[in-house]
Amino acid sequence: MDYKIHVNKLKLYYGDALALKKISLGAEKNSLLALIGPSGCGKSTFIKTLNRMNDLIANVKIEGEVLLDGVNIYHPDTDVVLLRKRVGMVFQRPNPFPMSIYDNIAYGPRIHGITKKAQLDELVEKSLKGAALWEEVRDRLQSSAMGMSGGQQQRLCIARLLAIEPEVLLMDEPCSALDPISTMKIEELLSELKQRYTIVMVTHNMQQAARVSDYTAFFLNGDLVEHDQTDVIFTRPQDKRTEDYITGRFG
Ligand SMILES: Nc1ncnc2c1ncn2[C@@H]1O[C@H](COP(=O)(O)OP(=O)(O)OP(=O)(O)O)[C@@H](O)[C@H]1O
Repeated sequence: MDYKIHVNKLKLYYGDALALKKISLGAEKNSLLALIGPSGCGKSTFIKTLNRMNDLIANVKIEGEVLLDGVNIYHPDTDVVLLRKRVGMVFQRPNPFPMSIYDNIAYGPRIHGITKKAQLDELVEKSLKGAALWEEVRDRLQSSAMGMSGGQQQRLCIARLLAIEPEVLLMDEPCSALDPISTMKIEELLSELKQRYTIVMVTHNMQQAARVSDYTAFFLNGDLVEHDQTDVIFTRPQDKRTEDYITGRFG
């Protein structure tokens, strides 16, 4: 299989508590992998290991490997800033910067040294189109992002990520703060984006996992119970615990 990300025997401790128990899991290139499981099973912890967001937490110890294109991101020589450019993240709640729509998108490219207006204009348009937001905001690029709806703000955050030309998109419950229509728009967007990016997404919504993902991984108590094509997980899971979870018998 052509894995963009390959996690190999990954363990993560918060102090003495083992939160991820030797997880091995791959994310195929240009596909969407959904992470499901009950609250506290380690989904957020896992997704954050994929661009080393846990490095920011004291007392975290990590063993094992996370290979991005075959190279371990936990190698001491890793440039973490570059890693987070290649593997970007969208959070549960949209978190636009308190500045204009335009400046939200141009922020990352400017940091990475792009200053020419024509080049920035082009990137802003391309990113907003990529996040299916261009038509809604093209006439008010200089307005504050804080005046947008929650769903628009979340697509803005996705556009902001696309502007720095990542390879992998990590999404931690990107629709949990959104209404059903905004959720539908994000799901449509994800279906498009996964043609070009590798996406790993945490979701509590099993219908959502079934609708948009190609692969699903079921976590329980820090363990990976089962990982397979989404239709297999939802129609003929191999493990009784997966079946119990997806049929709502626990969790
Ligand atoms: N910063 C932290 N320090 C100590 N323990 C933590 C920390 N973050 C998470 N944990 C613990 O690690 C375990 C996994 O938590 P995590 O947030 O990854 O689960 P989750 O599956 O994403 O849950 P939810 O669906 O509720 O967001 C939990 O027992 C949690 O209490």
